Amino acid sequence: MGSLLIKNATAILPMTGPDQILYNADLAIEGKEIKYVGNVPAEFQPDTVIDARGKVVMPGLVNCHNHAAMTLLRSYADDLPLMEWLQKKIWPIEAHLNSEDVYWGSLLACAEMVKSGTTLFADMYFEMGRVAEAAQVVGIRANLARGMIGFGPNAERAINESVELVECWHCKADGMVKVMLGPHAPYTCPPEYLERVMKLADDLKVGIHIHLAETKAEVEEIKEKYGTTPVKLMDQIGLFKGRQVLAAHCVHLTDEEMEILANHKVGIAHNPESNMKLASGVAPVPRLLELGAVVGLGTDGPSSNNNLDLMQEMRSAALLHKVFTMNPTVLPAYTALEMATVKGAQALGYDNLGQLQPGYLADIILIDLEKPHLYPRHDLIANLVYSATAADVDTVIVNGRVIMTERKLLFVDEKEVIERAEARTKELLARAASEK
Ligand SMILES: CSC[C@H]1O[C@@H](n2cnc3c(O)ncnc32)[C@H](O)[C@@H]1O
Ligand SMILES: [Zn+2]
Repeated sequence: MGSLLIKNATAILPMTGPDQILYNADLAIEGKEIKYVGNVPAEFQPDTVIDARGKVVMPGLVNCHNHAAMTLLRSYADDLPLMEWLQKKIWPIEAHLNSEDVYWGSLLACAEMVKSGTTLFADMYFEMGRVAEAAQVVGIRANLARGMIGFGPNAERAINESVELVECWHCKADGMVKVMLGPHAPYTCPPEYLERVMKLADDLKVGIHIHLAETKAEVEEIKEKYGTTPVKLMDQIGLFKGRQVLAAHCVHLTDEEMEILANHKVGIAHNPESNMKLASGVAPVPRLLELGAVVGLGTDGPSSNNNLDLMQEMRSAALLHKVFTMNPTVLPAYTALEMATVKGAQALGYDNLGQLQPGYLADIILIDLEKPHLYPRHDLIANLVYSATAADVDTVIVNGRVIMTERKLLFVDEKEVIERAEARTKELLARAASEK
């Protein structure tokens, strides 16, 4: 394992507190971990040196909820509510997806994510071994769950494939891939199925990734079927007890439910842009944060967002909650950055990621500040959240390895990925038309 010195950074933002910014500082990496932050002793002899003059060095961004291969379905179905979008458009075409489609769609997603500063993503989809391969090729860290629908012909298959995914990939690829179980949602997974999934998660010692309380329609359906709300139903069956749970959306919550999620330290993936686009609602994030809940940021899939850009998602989160509460002090810029880094890492169960500290995993991005829209610099944090864009991400390091430099992906041919993903999309549509 090599060593790397990032020197002369205009600023280092360790994400250990809003006032903790180091100016004209250095950072050293040895192997996959951060060794020094701020001052690096003269005896440290790096294999590689990166000059970060004019750049800010900060933790890589964490995308807490995605369906990466849905890049192939970007702009395929828009401007619909969730259930109509899923039932009439998405599920019918997903029935024709094959493993090659998922591989190239995921490669395209990984390229897009790295180019916008993401170093770790949580994904729930099908053919997840192929998603792991794509992540490994690009060099991005991944937290993967095989999506499980708990009724119909594929319910058993989803369980078997989840076990296989854990056996093949959990903590593999130099620790860069982790696996969770992925029961899709309370409205697609009845309690008896969820109880099997919980037992399996405990036997395999992995966490659970689920969609939860996304729409009013979901809450009404669950109330009608089970006489209680989705979060309370999950609490009653013991989902949150003694295991890592990542719950995507959590839009429609009562005060009591917010306390349940906060007290159990459930990782909440807030997806403001998907929630806006599908008109699902506005998650009560400011109140959840007041209660101490662990809230990270996600894009959701590229077919409901329609991009995988966490720089935009940070800005959207900060702006949405200000206008929704009619209070500009709500969700300040630093809080949005925390959700995209350290809180996101915690939501996925990492306690050594998302901050720049000695001993932490070296997932780091360099943002080029020498741009007209990033001057003047009254407030670096405000500039990063309100003014910076994906195109300002210059260098990306994951697990101590540089995977993008000067915006060039080092381990994948971007043009080939675009061409192959486009070809898979055309084939998918043709296959769907002929199999009708
Ligand atoms: C069973 S694999 C995952 C499954 O989830 C679908 N999906 C994509 N976005 C959403 C969303 O916002 N809510 C619920 N389900 C969603 C995806 O198309 C796959 O079928
Ligand atoms: Zn989703």
